[in-house]
Amino acid sequence: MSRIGEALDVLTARIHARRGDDPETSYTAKLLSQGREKAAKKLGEEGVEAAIAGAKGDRAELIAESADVLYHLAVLLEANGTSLNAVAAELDRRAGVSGIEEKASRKS
Ligand SMILES: N=c1c2ncn([C@@H]3O[C@H](COP(=O)(O)OP(=O)(O)OP(=O)(O)O)[C@@H](O)[C@H]3O)c2ncn1[C@@H]1O[C@H](COP(=O)(O)O)[C@@H](O)[C@H]1O
Repeated sequence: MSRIGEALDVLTARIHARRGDDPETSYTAKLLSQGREKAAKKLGEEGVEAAIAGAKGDRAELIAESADVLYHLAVLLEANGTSLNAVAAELDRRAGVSGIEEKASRKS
């Protein structure tokens, strides 16, 4: 498996395992206990921070903020009863079509 695949696999399993754990000892358990709106808000905030870092050209900050985005995205997916595995399947599907075809399929 690729380096990113392995990292996201470990992250996904860890987040899923934290569901129902003590919110005092696990940030993930705390976030999941607060519901999907809170997880969505955090993802939005981290996304903006990553965008600002990228726009500034601050590579180190962009990498750190990107890790936060992926983590909070994985938590939001878990809060919605799904995971990055479903996103991987969608990316695999899109790999078989061009960007132009993908855009056209969304309009129809
Ligand atoms: N990748 C992450 C990760 N990235 C960011 N964060 C946390 O996300 C939080 C974001 O920081 P903020 O200052 O925005 O949030 P905050 O003010 O603490 O919290 P809010 O009150 O806003 O909710 C920080 O507390 C970070 O520690 C993460 N927490 C956990 N993980 C992964 O999840 C695993 C399980 O973590 P726990 O659930 O804490 O055991 C860890 O081993 C990591 O692999």
